[in-house]
Amino acid sequence: MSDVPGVVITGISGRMGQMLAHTVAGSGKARLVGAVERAGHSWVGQDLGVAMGGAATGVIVTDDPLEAFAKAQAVIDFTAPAATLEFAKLAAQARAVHVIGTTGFEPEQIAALEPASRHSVQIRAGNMSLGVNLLTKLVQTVAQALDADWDIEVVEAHHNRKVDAPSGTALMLGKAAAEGRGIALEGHSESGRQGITGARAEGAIGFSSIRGGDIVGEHDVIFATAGERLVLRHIATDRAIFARGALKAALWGLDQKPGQYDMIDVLGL
Ligand SMILES: NC(=O)c1ccc[n+]([C@@H]2O[C@H](COP(=O)([O-])OP(=O)(O)OC[C@H]3O[C@@H](n4cnc5c(N)ncnc54)[C@H](O)[C@@H]3O)[C@@H](O)[C@H]2O)c1
Ligand SMILES: O=C(O)C1=N[C@H](C(=O)O)CCC1
Repeated sequence: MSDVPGVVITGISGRMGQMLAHTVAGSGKARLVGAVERAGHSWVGQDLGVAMGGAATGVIVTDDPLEAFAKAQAVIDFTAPAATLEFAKLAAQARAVHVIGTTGFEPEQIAALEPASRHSVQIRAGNMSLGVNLLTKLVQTVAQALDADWDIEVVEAHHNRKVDAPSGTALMLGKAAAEGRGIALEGHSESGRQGITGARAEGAIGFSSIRGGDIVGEHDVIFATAGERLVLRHIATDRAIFARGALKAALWGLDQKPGQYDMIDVLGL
């Protein structure tokens, strides 16, 4: 019996699911005890290693999340909003740490995650990388220092399979800018401009999304005023940065009380 914590990965066949499987296996800090995919997926019932094109691992991909979660200390979940809402309840039942990387939630879905966090540690962030979480701090500081005549625009670019916009990261950065400026992002954001939009509202935080090819994730926060412009940029070139952050969060969560946390808490920023 190994003394490192057992982790379950949901959405195992996905881009992040597979990256997480490699990250956990190579970490020496946790062991993979379960791998979950949606019912009907061709990987369900197969050995994970074989499904990923390698040697057998002894972990059989399942579509029964509760059975998998019951064997684990932590669940790492990069799937889709509806699935994550279900997994939150099951992680709470299993008293497992729930690391949520999923993005694209509606505000009411975010609110619906809270009851589960009374029984489990829930760590959610639209971006689990160290660089982006540091960037949110910089954005907040810069926004605080500048008056509302500095327009703030967040421009993000991702691969052509991404289904949500603006990205979770862009929303994190926009929220940090709003906090720095002392306003709520809700009611002060502009996105999807097209046609005769009228002039930009002073004090608004704008969002633009680019989708193409295999872009892992790029974010610019532009502060623009008459005569000058300041641009803060993060470029992700490898999904491993998100997986490493998620594993760090899972391990950190083992020592926390039930509740809702983010990567700023995990990283102590
Ligand atoms: N927070 C971060 O750092 C970060 C980083 C990368 C991606 N993401 C987010 O993670 C999510 C997944 O991204 P991806 O690129 O891996 O997507 P993907 O489409 O490659 O993978 C998602 C996987 O989830 C599976 N899934 C969906 N519903 C399920 C269910 N009910 N049960 C089990 N599995 C289910 C799908 O079958 C798929 O394999 C997205 O929301 C993305 O924005 C977040
Ligand atoms: O590939 C994705 O999808 C990503 N999603 C997160 C987001 O929405 O910001 C993080 C970057 C990659």
